[in-house]
This record gives sequence, C-alpha cells and structure tokens, in this order.
Amino acid sequence: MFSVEDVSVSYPAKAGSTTVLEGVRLRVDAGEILTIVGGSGTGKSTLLRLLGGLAAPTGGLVRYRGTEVSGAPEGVVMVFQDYVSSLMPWRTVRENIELGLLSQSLTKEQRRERVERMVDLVKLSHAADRFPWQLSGGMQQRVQIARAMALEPDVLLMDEPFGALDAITRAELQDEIARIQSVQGTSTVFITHDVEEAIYLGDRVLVLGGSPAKVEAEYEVRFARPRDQIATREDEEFVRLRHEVHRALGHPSESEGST
Ligand SMILES: Nc1ncnc2c1ncn2[C@@H]1O[C@H](COP(=O)(O)OP(=O)(O)OP(=O)(O)O)[C@@H](O)[C@H]1O
Repeated sequence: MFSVEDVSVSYPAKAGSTTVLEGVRLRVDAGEILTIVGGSGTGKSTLLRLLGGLAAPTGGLVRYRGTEVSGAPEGVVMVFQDYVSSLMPWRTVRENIELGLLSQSLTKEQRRERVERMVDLVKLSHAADRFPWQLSGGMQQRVQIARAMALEPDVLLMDEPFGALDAITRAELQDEIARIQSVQGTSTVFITHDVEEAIYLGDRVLVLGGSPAKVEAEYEVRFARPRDQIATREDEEFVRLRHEVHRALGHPSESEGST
C-alpha cells in the first residue's frame, strides 16, 4: 500500500535545522497490521504524518499505491491518541460516527445501516444515544475508531491510540482492533512506545531508533489470530521477540519495562 523510500525529515531549529528522520525505508503491505515502536521523540508521529499526507518529507519519497503522496491519500484515515478533542461534544455517539459519512454519496438508509454496523462492531449499541462526555475514555476511543472504520478505509493510521488508557481497556481495544481488522481486511499502521503492544498486535514490528532515526530492525510476528492476551504473551517466542525488540531499542535491561 505504502512505500517509504530513503525518506528524511528536518525541522527548522534555532541554529539551522534538526534532522529527525534520515534514510527511512519501509513498506506497508495490504491487509497487514504493521506496528512501529520507538522511544519518545524518535519521530514516530512524524513518520505517520508523512503517510497520512499531513507533512511532506524533506528528502526521499513516500508512495501510496505507487503514486507519490501529496496531501491526504484517498482511503487513508488517521486515528489519534487525543480522543477527547476529536469527538463533537454536542453530538451523540451515533451522530459522531455518522459525521464523516455525510460527505460520502450514501443514501440516508445506507448511512444509518453503516453507523449501526460500526456501533455493533465496537460494542457500543447500549450507549449509541449518549454524548461523549457521558462515556469513559475507552468508550470515547471506541467511538473514534468506529468513526474511522465507518469510512471503510483501505488503510488505518493509528498514532498511539491507547496511550492514555488504563491497561484493561487497552487490552480490550487491542483485541478489538485485531478483530475489526480481520473482519474488514484494513491495512493498519499502529504507532506505539509499548513493546508488548507492538508485538501482540503486529504482523510485523518495525523498530525506529537512532538520531536521526531510521528503521533499526524489523521482526515478523507469526502467532495465529485471534491471539490471547495471556497465552500469547507467555509464549516463548513472544518472550524472545520482546527481548530482541528491547535490545534493538537499546534498553539495557527489560526491568525498565516499556520505552
Ligand atoms: N513541527 C515541528 N517543528 C519542529 N520540531 C518538531 C515538529 N514536530 C516534531 N518535532 C520534533 O521532532 C522530533 C520527533 O517528534 P515526533 O512527534 O515525531 O516523535 P514521536 O516519536 O512521535 O514522539 P512521542 O513518542 O513523544 O510522541 C521531536 O524532537 C520533536 O520535538
């Protein structure tokens, strides 16, 4: 779907400019969940913004379906960590999900059908008439995911979407993303600073690191789906991968936990 070819990004700084990314090469395959893990400030969001057409590289090329990205590519939708400000407080869950569909050429009936399907998919049928402020953080993030999925995107770009959530909600939403992806076949790029999350969710994990950052390592994750929050994480292969990813991130000891 995407290919990132020798990309660099520099930002203006006090003395000239700072190069955040350099020599970044990667591809996003159709239907996969690609997770990208890296320490704080490595340039993960910058990379995702390039894919979403929200920023342009200083050097190199980003292609979507073979064509250079300039502006938001069609069929690509982003989900951000900040679910609170991304929902309209005066609209109900249903109306928030429907919002993005208003610009599509759908009949009212088709729109309604799609909204109900998404409400079901993220298990919010019981709360569909509530307003965002009447929902927990996890539920609000579900609404944001449902709104993105309602657009039936070919690619979903997620920037640390569960960063602000508690561990239990986070685990639930990880499983939900994997389930939705298996139903819809959406290609997903998922940014996180959490090594376990990256392995648990990903078909492939890329480690972004260095200064300026590039793809330092790549791992295939071959666990069958659906995965299991306990059994998968206890699997020897999972533990091995976790060690390797931590090592690639330059962590001296795993006792430090996530990045
Ligand atoms: N618009 C900008 N102008 C100048 N510098 C920027 C800009 N956006 C990001 N940066 C800098 O680029 C570096 C990478 O930022 P980015 O947000 O991409 O990292 P990240 O890996 O997503 O970080 P985090 O995990 O903390 O969200 C940081 O040092 C940041 O300060």
